Amino acid sequence: MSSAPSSPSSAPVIAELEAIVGADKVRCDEDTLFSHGRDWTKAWEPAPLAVVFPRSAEEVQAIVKLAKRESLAIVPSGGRTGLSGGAVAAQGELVVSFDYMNKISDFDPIDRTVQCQAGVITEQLQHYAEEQGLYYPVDFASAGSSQIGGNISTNAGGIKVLRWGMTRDWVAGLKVVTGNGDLLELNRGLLKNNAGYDLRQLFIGAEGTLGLIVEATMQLTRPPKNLTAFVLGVENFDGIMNLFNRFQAEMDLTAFEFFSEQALQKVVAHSGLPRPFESACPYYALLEFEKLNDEVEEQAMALFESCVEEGWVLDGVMSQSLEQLNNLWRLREDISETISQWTPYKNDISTVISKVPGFLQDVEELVTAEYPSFEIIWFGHIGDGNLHLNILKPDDLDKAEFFAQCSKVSVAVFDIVKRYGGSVSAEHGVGLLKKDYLTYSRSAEEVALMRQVKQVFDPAGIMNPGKIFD
Ligand SMILES: O=C(O)CC[C@@H](O)C(=O)O
Ligand SMILES: [Zn+2]
Repeated sequence: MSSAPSSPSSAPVIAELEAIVGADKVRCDEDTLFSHGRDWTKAWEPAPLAVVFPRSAEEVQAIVKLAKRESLAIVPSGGRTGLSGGAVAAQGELVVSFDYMNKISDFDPIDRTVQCQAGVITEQLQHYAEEQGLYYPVDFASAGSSQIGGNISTNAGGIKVLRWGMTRDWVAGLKVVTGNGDLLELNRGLLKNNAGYDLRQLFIGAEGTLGLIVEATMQLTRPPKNLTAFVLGVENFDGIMNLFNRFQAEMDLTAFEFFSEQALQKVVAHSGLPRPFESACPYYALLEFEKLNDEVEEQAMALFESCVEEGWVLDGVMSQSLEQLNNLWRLREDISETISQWTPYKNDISTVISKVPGFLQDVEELVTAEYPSFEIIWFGHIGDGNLHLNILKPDDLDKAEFFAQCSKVSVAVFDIVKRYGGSVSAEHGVGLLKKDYLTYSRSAEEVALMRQVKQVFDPAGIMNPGKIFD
């Protein structure tokens, strides 16, 4: 463990921070610096100057103004569940944590909107929506720890994007503090607002590089009815895509995910969950839909049978209860946490759905040839064209050497991504992990414009510097 305890020269800044938020809301102890100086990527050693815990937008403004005056870099910190190093503070930065800004207020049943401070936990919002008879649809395995501010800053996706979209689609308004310390109120919950540029959108997915999100107006919707899932065993990637096209043409799916037998074996061993059915298949698809009535169920069964007849599906199971539904989902959702013990090298790549079959084939051929001795775990949101390709570190290989070898192959993977007009980061953001590869997905002109946008909102360059681009 390494940390950068505050030096005598930083003492006046710490004292000023204490004057803003109170002495108990500024921490320089090793444990807090370590826990709040990084996210779920474990590749960087955290070394922040201090961690500050504001309780209001005004306190955040005062912190930013102080940081600007002192040319002190700020790293925003939410639930720290990110996978691209967006919340890593490894260079003596000031970490601004939203742990104490976690209030939900001002629910409006007519607009179906609710105000959330940036530190509201995703699950807290989901439960709040349920209590109002409504639904917050953005969901992922880290919903118990991730915070709304972080979700918005990374435009988090998850397992229901196919039907309900990404976090961006649920942000009706934002309060942000820019790199100048100004508080902006963007869009104010309006459904229609064409009065000029929609600056709100710039802050969504900006990974804290333009300013700090302090509050959001989140849109809620009607809850889905009787969600039901199939897990279907499939021979190969072509089978998965045929299955997807057949179901998607006839039904409104709420999710379409996939994972490999290797992923399943690891989750089953780790969790003790039962396998979905006895036979082992190379891949599995998880399809979810609203079983609104018997007719929908019959339609789903008929589609399943037609896919078996086509030879696309080898075996399958349909959930008959909420408990079964949750257990089937865990087979997919527990993968990331389960494989984290192997220090995986992560890829989060995408292309448009129509190009997925060729894309998959090219990526698979490449990684099978390039990683002959590494274990490859395939899973992801295949219905969104988004694949998570995780390469597991062999126990006897040094971490740095492993990452160096994977980085070399990544360049070839990203060449394929570029050829398919895809993204090097479909949903995890760029952070520190993917910034060297940004140009595989974005043109030089686009990156130049991004830099200019940053300059406008953050002229002193203090907002999460070094993330997305240098
Ligand atoms: O760990 C990963 O590679 C993906 C994590 C997450 O986005 C998921 O879909 O489970
Ligand atoms: Zn994912």
